[in-house]
Amino acid sequence: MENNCPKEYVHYHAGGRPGSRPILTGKDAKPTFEEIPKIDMSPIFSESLEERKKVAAQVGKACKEVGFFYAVNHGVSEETIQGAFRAVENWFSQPEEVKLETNINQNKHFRGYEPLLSTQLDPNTRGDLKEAYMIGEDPYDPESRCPDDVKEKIMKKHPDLIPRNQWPKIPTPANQALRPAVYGYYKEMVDFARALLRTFALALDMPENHFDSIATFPKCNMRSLHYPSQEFATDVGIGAHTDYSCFTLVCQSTSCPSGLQVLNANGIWVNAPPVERTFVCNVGDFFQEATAGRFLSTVHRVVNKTGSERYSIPFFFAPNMDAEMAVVESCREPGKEYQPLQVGAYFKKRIAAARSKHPDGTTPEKTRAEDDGKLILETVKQVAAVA
Ligand SMILES: O=C(O)CCC(=O)C(=O)O
Ligand SMILES: [Fe+2]
Repeated sequence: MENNCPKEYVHYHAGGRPGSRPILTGKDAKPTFEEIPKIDMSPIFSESLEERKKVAAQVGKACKEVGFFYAVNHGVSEETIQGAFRAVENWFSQPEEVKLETNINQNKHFRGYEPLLSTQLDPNTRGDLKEAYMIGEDPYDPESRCPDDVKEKIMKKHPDLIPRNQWPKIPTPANQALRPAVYGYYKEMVDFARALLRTFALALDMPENHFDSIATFPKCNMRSLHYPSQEFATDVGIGAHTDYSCFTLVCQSTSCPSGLQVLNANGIWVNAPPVERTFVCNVGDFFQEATAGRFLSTVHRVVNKTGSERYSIPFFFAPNMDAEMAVVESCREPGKEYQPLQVGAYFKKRIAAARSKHPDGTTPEKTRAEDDGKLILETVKQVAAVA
């Protein structure tokens, strides 16, 4: 009798938990994607609702079938993007002790510098071969453009939840160039992401402004990343994972020919190389939950065996910290009950599960996290830094 058991599996972390997928080939292979679709986004800025709906239909199809697409003609200025990459590359080239002024472990909300190998998504590796610098929404930074009423509300109601960025203060030229360049890019990304949120609403057959009220001061994390070329066969830039935010927009520097890979249903890694003047957009776990699984949060990883240094800037978007988001009506099954998602509580739980080292300096043996009512125990260095 023929043995149909697949021999090989791909291992990953999805939704904060370890998982695996069999590699299916030949007659066992299922229909699945083999490339990442490219979508011309320029119609999202069109005056015509019909045009906006057409592009939303393409976005909806990609989110349902792949969970990833390239956003072409996104409208974010090339000059701003190149300025951000230049500043980030110069900043990473500084000595470690200069970068460690903003050590991520001294910040409650994990903003700042994360050294090489300090996270480990794949336990079979020596750690993720990348270093990172993270910023996000900070109502005290004027560049963050926090509306006055929101600022007053969050300062009164949630003072302990207010995230603060860590900007370098040592007056090196690279330190001084970082903030204006990175914030210039961040601001344009917030605007594009808000426009995209309206496209997602249309893609889900909801009114275009459906999500507007929960994105007045969205929770955004932007992580500048540097991946040296891998030295060992077992190295990985960032191990296989899903993102936990609503959606991610990744800008990849074209200086490195490849790196990002997306896992299809047959356990095959599909390349998502840099394509000039595009972002790679992917659905995160939060959006997958909010759409009751209609939109897919797809596993991906970064492998850099090119011999070149790789740089990328993922921008992770989520609704306001104090928002509550009901499961989108058009995605619900009749008669089934759905709990609304509390943005603040959701992220607190995911960040707690994902971080091995707490800002108070302790490194617990195990990190415990409540997930969907089940207590999961995860070995500390296993799950990491994915926003
Ligand atoms: O560097 C990239 O292209 C993607 C990084 C990524 O997947 C992440 O930071 O979650
Ligand atoms: Fe990711």
